[in-house]
Amino acid sequence: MSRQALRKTGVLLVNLGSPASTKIGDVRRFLREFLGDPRVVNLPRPLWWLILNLFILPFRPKKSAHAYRAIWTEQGSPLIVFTRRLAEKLAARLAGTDIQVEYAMRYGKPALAEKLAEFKQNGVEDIVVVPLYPQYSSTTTASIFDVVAEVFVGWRHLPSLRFIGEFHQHPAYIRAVADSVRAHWAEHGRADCLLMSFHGLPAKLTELGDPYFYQCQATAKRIAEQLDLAEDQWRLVFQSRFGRAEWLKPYCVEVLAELPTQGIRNIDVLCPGFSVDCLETLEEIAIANREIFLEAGGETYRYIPALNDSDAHVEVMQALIETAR
Ligand SMILES: C=CC1=C(C)c2cc3[nH]c(cc4nc(cc5[nH]c(cc1n2)c(C)c5CCC(=O)O)C(CCC(=O)O)=C4C)c(C)c3C=C
Ligand SMILES: [Fe+2]
Ligand SMILES: [Fe+2]
Repeated sequence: MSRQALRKTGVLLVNLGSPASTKIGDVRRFLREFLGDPRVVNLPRPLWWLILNLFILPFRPKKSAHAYRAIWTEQGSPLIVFTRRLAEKLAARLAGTDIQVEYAMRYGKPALAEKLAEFKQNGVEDIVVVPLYPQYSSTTTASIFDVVAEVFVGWRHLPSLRFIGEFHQHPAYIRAVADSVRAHWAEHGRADCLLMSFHGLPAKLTELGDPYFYQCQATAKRIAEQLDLAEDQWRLVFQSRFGRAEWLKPYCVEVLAELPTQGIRNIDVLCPGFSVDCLETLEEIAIANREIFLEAGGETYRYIPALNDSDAHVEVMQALIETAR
C-alpha cells in the first residue's frame, strides 16, 4: 500500500446552525453570535454593537422563536437534523475507507472548532471542509474559513486542507436539483412557473466583490437549461431580507404579489441555495410567502423540498470530495 493510502482523511460538512431550542433566550444567544460576526454584518463595531443590543436583540428573538416553533421537530431544528442525517448517510457510504465524516455548525452546536479538534486527536492528516452552501458568499462560506484558520493558528502540525469554496454549477449538484424538480412534477404535476428563490444579501456586497449574486444567476440558469425551461417559465428571486438597507433584487415577496396580476397563478417554488430545509425554506417560503401569493390571487403554490438527506445529495457530496482528493 502506498504511504498516501494510509493517510487518514476527515470530511467535515458545515452548515449555518440554529438555536439550541425555541426558547427566546436560546434564540437570542444564537442571534447574538450570528449577527455579531463581522462577516455577516460589516458595520463599524461600536455602532453595530449598539444597534444589535438596543434595537435587535430585545425584539427579534421573540419573532424568530415564534417562526422556529412552526417548523421545530421532535429531534430539533430541521437544519441540524437534515445535516446530521446527510453526514451519517455519507459516512455509511464511505464505511471501510480511510475517510471519517463529521458535521458541524458555524454558529451554535456542534461547534466547528470542536470537530476540528476531534480530527486532530484521531490523527487525521487530510481535512476536507465542505460548507453546505452551493454559492460562495463572504457572509457564509468565508465565515467558515475564518474559524478554520483561527483554529489552525493554535496548531503546530497543520493537516493538508481542502476547502470547497462553492459548487454552484457542479454537474452533480445541478443534476440532483433538476432531478428533484422532475420527481416533484411527476408526482404533483407542473405549474406555470418555477420560481427559484435564493437567500438575499445586502446589495452593496456585490460591488465590494462578493460573487454570490452572479453564482445564483448561474445556478438558476443551469437548472432551467437542464429542465428545458423557456425564459418565461422560470424566475429568480431573493428572499429573507433583513434590515432596511437595499438587498439583492428582485425581492421574493414583491414578485409573489405581482405574479397573479400577470396571469401566473400556479407556481412551483425551489430554493437551490439551501442544501437542507431550514427556517428560511420551511417557514418563510412554505408558510409565510405562500400566504402572500394566495392573498394576491394565486391558486396553487408548491414548495419543492431541498436535497436534504436524499441519496442524490449523498452522491453530490461524494462527487465534491472526489474532486477535492
Ligand atoms: C445581515 C443579516 C444576514 C445575512 C447577510 C445573511 C446571509 C445568509 N444567510 C444564509 C442562510 C441562512 N440564514 C438563516 C437564517 C437567518 N439569516 C439571518 C440574517 C442574515 N443572513 C437571520 C437573522 C436568520 C435567523 C432567523 C431570523 O431571525 O430570521 C438560515 C436558517 C437557520 C435555521 O436555523 O434554520 C439559513 C440556512 C445564506 C445562504 C446567506 C447568504 C448567502
Ligand atoms: Fe441568513
Ligand atoms: Fe427569514
